Amino acid sequence: MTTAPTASHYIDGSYAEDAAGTAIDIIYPATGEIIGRVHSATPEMVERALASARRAQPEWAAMTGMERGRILRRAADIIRDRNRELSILETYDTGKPLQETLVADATSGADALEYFGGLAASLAGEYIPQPGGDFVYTIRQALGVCVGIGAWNYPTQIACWKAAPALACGNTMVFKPSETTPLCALKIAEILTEAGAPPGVFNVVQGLGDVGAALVNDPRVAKVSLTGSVPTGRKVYAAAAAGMKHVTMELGGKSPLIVFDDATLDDAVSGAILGNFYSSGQVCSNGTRVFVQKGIRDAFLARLCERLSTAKLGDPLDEATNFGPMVSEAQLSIVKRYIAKGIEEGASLAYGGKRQPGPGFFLEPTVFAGVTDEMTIAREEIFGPVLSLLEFDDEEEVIGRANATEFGLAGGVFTNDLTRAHRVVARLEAGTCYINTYNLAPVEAPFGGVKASGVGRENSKEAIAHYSEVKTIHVAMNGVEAPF
Ligand SMILES: NC(=O)c1ccc[n+]([C@@H]2O[C@H](COP(=O)([O-])OP(=O)(O)OC[C@H]3O[C@@H](n4cnc5c(N)ncnc54)[C@H](O)[C@@H]3O)[C@@H](O)[C@H]2O)c1
Repeated sequence: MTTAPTASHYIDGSYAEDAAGTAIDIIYPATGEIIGRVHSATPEMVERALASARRAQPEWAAMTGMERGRILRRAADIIRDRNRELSILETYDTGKPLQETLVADATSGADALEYFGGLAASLAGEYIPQPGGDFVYTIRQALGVCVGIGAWNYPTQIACWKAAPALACGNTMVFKPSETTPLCALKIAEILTEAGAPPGVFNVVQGLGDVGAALVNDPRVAKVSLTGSVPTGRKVYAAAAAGMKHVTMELGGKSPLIVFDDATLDDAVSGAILGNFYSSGQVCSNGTRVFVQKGIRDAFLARLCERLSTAKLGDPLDEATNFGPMVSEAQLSIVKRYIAKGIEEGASLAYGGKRQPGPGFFLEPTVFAGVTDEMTIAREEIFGPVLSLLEFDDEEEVIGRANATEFGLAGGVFTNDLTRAHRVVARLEAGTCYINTYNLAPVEAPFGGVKASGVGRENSKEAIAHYSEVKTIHVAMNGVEAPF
């Protein structure tokens, strides 16, 4: 299989290249080898992409929801048919194990296209009766050209989670993948064309933050949806505000996972593993502050370390591997600095912590015990396989500590006390909460953060409100009276 893309960008229904743009090497995280190269979009490429999206939008919006939906659902079918090929590409792009990408990436993208494709035909307004037979009706209209900007941890999923609701509502999109993972979104663009999307409906341009900023600042753009870090979110939100644009901000987190001493131990350990080490810890909603009640703390830590010792690090293309490398040398260095900081500030390294010798950006799953709330590793998003174990005594105390953060993406609780579970999640300041499970994100359920973790929701019917606008129409049936 060849991983090098046909060309850097996808504009107006076909691949486009402009070698004048700065070269960006595509590096396979498992070996550190350069497996391809794209060029950052020049201003001409950005202009072509935006002009194409602008041109295509009225006709795309004028199609019925049934017609648009059929194209999206066809794209979902193509993705499912090519799941293995797309999963291998996702593995080359991100380094995530094939065992994982086969079930969590292209499949999740297909789910989004299928779900929003199904909803497209039923996006309707309301009829509101008024006195004397007058009435008001509302229609739901597309916003226009939307910009999607992605992070590197889920390049296929992020492209689809943004494209599917945007396109279902009659918008067109220019999508900029992360410069670290430029491959997968191009395939989604290609597949949408194959499924029947007219040229310009979904365009992809490559580049760093400057290309993202050029898209966000363009007056033709009505909406910006970003998946990225909080600092980038602040910049993009501010730029969008200057143009009074709609935004969806899917940002970072430092989520709490609370384990009470009546929890089923192995379920809680499974939750902590899913919430810290899946995708080598590079998941925004991870529950990286694991608060464990004192009575269960020793047993929890022992069982966690025992199970981590069975993790299989190695070649991500080997389907037996279940723990891959970090996405890049740069991200690995950031995480290593946090590990050093944890040790320096007095946390006790209970498991892992070392880079694997050999090529690639492999870091062992890492557990810190004895972590306190003030430590850097308990306050900042690390975005790597580093779990911080904190102890607590009682419910009231742990809720206060769990909420003492600027982030609010997710939160979880493990307990067999039914009423306590619901009482605790009701008070967690988080957009998504889990009871006796962790890190699920099915397309039918809203996903997004509160506080600094974001604005708006992706997935579910909620996303429709973020990609469309309601127009209100007043109709008089009995003539018009005026004072003079
Ligand atoms: N909440 C979610 O759904 C979610 C999902 C995945 C990742 N994330 C977050 O993403 C972060 C990791 O990803 P990352 O390192 O790629 O994030 P990042 O913020 O560095 O970059 C995100 C994207 O924004 C672009 N960008 C950077 N500066 C910009 C600017 N000024 N204007 C426009 N675009 C700009 C980048 O090129 C990239 O495509 C973590 O914080 C993680 O929590 C959040």
